[in-house]
Order: sequence, then C-alpha cells, then structure tokens
Amino acid sequence: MPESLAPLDRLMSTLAKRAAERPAGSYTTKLLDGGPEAIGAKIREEAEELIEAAGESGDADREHAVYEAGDLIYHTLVLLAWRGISLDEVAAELARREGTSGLAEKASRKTN
Ligand SMILES: N=c1c2ncn([C@@H]3O[C@H](COP(=O)(O)OP(=O)(O)OP(=O)(O)O)[C@@H](O)[C@H]3O)c2ncn1[C@@H]1O[C@H](COP(=O)(O)O)[C@@H](O)[C@H]1O
Repeated sequence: MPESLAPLDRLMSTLAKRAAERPAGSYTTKLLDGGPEAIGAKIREEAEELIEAAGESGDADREHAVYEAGDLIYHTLVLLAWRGISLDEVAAELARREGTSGLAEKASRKTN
C-alpha cells in the first residue's frame, strides 16, 4: 500500500479486507461476524466513553479523549466495512453538505 495514503484510508482498506476475507485471530473479524448488533453495541459503549472522557479536564484527560475517539472511529469504520460502505462515499456526503448550516438544513426540512 502506498505510504502516502492517509491513516484513515489505510485503516479502512484493512477493514474492507477483513470483511472480505474474515481471517481467524482478528478482532475485526470477531466484530464483523457479530453483525450490526455486536458492532453497534461497541459503538454505543465507545461513544459513552468518549463523551465521559471529553467532559474531564486536564492534559491526561485530553489524551484519554483522543484515545477514546480513536476507539469510536475504529468501531464506526468497522460498521461501514460490514455494510460495504467506503470512506469515499461518506466523504462525498460530507462534501455535499459543505457550507450548509445544520440550522438551515433543519429549517428546510420543516418547510418541505
Ligand atoms: N484501530 C484499531 C483498533 N482500535 C481499537 N481496537 C480494539 O478495540 C477494542 C476496544 O474495546 P475495549 O476498549 O472495550 O476493550 P475490550 O474490553 O478488550 O473489548 P471487548 O472484548 O469487551 O469487546 C480493543 O480490543 C482494541 O484493541 C482496535 N483494533 C484494531 N484496530 C486496527 O485494525 C487493524 C486490524 O486489526 P485486527 O483485525 O484485529 O487484526 C489493526 O492493525 C489496527 O490498525
């Protein structure tokens, strides 16, 4: 894999490979085999841990929040891999939203 690929792209590429090959001895395989219920339970757990860590103050707590964010992002990407969704698709959705305030978007939904 080219060194220039961003870490998130490299991780997603690994997870897509895990989803296709399901090698034994892989934590990702274990999660994927559990399907959206098992992966979703971990996402909820990791989201709670991130929220708790982010609410704490101090340098060590800041590092803790970064660590928990890593866990949450990893498990979220595993769910995308399970569903066969690429990071490019998510990036395209975010690009589509670029420049539109959430408040304006919400207001437009109410009038439609
Ligand atoms: N980025 C990650 C990553 N982040 C977190 N984790 C694992 O996610 C789990 C987090 O769950 P917890 O903190 O709740 O720990 P736990 O209590 O042991 O978890 P449970 O057994 O309760 O589910 C830990 O086992 C972490 O090691 C990850 N596991 C793998 N990766 C990446 O995925 C790649 C492929 O991993 P495998 O498929 O396991 O080879 C690795 O090379 C890494 O790049």
